[in-house]
Amino acid sequence: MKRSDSDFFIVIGVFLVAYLIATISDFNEHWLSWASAYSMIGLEDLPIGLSFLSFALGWYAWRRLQDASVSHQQLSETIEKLQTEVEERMLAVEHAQVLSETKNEMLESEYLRNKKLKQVRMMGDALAAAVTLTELQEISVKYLKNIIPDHTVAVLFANKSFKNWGLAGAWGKHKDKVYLNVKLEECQVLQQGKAYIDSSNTQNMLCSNANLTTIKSVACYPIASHEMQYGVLHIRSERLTESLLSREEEQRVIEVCNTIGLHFHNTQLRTELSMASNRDELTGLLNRRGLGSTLKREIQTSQLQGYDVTVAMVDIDHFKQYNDSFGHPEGDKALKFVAETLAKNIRSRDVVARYGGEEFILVLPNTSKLEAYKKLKMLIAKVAEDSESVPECQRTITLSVGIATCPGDQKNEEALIKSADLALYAAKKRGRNCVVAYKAAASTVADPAKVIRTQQID
Ligand SMILES: Nc1nc2c(ncn2[C@@H]2O[C@H](COP(=O)(O)OP(=O)(O)OP(=O)(O)O)[C@@H](O)[C@H]2O)c(=O)[nH]1
Repeated sequence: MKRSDSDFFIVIGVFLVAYLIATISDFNEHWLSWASAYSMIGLEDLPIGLSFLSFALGWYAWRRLQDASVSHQQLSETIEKLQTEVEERMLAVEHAQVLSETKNEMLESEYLRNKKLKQVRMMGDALAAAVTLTELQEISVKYLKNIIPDHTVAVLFANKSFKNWGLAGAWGKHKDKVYLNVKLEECQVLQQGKAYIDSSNTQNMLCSNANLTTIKSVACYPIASHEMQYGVLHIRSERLTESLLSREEEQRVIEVCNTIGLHFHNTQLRTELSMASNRDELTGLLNRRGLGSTLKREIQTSQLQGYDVTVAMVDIDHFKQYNDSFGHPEGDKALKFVAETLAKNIRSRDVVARYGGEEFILVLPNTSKLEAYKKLKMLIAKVAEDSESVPECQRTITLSVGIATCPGDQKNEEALIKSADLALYAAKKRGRNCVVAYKAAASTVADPAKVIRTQQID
């Protein structure tokens, strides 16, 4: 209803109420008596005038009151509106804050995620460049530390025989409580070749790394490839938690472990291949190819350290006759016997190689010519003596040996071997079963054996 309409009804209502009151209270009578009283003093119109005035004043007051109530209402509405607006704005600010915090959190987690992905890529490159299994272990530990920095983690790798998995690195709050070794029989990951995640029952586990009273949750992942278990990644927590890693983190860890496993597999294959190509099949000793790099390295080291390295060329005497008499298989057995006897009776840093046929080479670092001479005489005697009693040998086996020393006789590996060969030739000429040392002058004369013979050390 419009305001003018309500005013109209209010006026009519007031009039009716006034009329009713006037009727009930005999107002007419009073009015007539007031009118006659005032007419006596010449103011007969005053009551009616006053009535109109009071009515007008009443009307005016009523209107003001109404106006005031309307303004009050409008003011309340405006205040309410403003309050709503303020509340809405505050909500908007709060929302914006939450959004900005979420955005910051997202940016931070995105930054960390990218950082970890970068580490994964860098680890892949470093692993690809590694040559040995030891290098692979070191690289894996270094990068895994950056990829899983927020937990207690231990990385264990297999030893050569794949019987023990030893600790290669550990980090995090409880790293000191990690056991150094894990055996196949106590590790479900190694046995089954798949991840093991436990957040409740670790105290009943076989693994000594997990059944500590303080450990409540573990997550272990295999580092494997082609069914070979190269290592275990062990993550632990003192908290009982559904999952130590988020789904994304776990996926990343599994991929990283697979990558490390693959590199271990490739490197192991490479090592085996290179070992095979450097080894003599019959005796298991280094072959001529394997000897080349070893001798070169030993000569370089001896030059740096300033000591002698002596090379001995060893040849079985009358081996053709041995083969002819007892057959090639028996000849093989005798070759193996000589190889084993030589290998067993030298120092760990000495090297013995099969140079070809019935010829062997010994590399003796930090050994003078005289020391080598004595050593080789002892070896000849040992082979001869043992060959008389072992079933692998059909008769006494004697050896002839030529020795040459670096840097006294020669300074590079080829020349050194050639000199030892010349000395061996002299030993054969001398009647076999003996050691002859090379003398520099021998290589320049027609019959070096004659010169060398005069230089033999007896
Ligand atoms: N059973 C066997 N014999 C081999 C092997 N490699 C080389 N031989 C033999 O070794 C013999 C070497 O003979 P020679 O070079 O004539 O020398 P030798 O008979 O030992 O005579 P000297 O060296 O002068 O004492 C040959 O009969 C080869 O067949 C091998 O792997 N197994």
